[in-house]
Amino acid sequence: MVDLGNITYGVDGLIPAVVRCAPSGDVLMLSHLNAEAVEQTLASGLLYRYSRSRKALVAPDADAPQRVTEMRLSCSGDCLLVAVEQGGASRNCFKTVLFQQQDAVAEEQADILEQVYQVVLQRRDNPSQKSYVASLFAKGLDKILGKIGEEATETAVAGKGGQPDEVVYEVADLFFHVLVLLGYYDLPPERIYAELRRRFGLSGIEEKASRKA
Ligand SMILES: N=c1c2ncn([C@@H]3O[C@H](COP(=O)(O)OP(=O)(O)OP(=O)(O)O)[C@@H](O)[C@H]3O)c2ncn1[C@@H]1O[C@H](COP(=O)(O)O)[C@@H](O)[C@H]1O
Repeated sequence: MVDLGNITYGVDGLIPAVVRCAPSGDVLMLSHLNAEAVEQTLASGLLYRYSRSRKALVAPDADAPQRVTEMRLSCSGDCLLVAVEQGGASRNCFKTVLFQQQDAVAEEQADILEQVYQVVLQRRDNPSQKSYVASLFAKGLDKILGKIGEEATETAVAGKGGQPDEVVYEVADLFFHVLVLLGYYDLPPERIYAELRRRFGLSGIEEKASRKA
């Protein structure tokens, strides 16, 4: 779950933990754990935390322990993400929810890239005279790359222009042509999402420095 050696505790000896309900994904609370709480949690599979007001370790509630199904450490090592299931009588019934699960909304918004990508593949594999995408594939890779360069330049010009709507329009053009390039190489958007997730929390300056080492 978590490599203890990679945890960076704050000056107060604590690490913040975002606690989510495993079944629903809802964010339940922001907890803090000290080293003992982390160790007890990993050893027992039940969530131990540290109370900053009481300045003491808080053991799981015997009647309603929170069973940890997943515990992840941010790339920077200074934040935990903990997924829990409610045990005991009030199983899966939490009293407080900080944030309702927003993933469904996020997925719906992100999904348009996947949807356009699927149309791109369809046009690539079933070309028609009426299809702009098919016309790009017919002209070949250099044409697709040229459009990306063109749209990137237009995005930069829009960025300079001070008109947010123009930026949106040009970035949409750029994203679309990038999707055509991804289609050329059979690379679904998920491959890009995965790479961004891999980099998430990794400082760009640190990452660059590590390349030289
Ligand atoms: N999202 C887009 C999209 N965004 C921009 N464009 C087109 O990209 C082109 C870029 O604009 P330009 O002014 O640079 O075009 P242009 O000067 O005609 O281009 P070139 O002559 O330089 O190649 C325009 O023709 C836009 O209509 C798009 N074309 C298609 N899509 C999506 O792709 C799907 C399939 O499209 P078709 O293949 O045309 O059916 C559509 O349903 C949409 O979802």
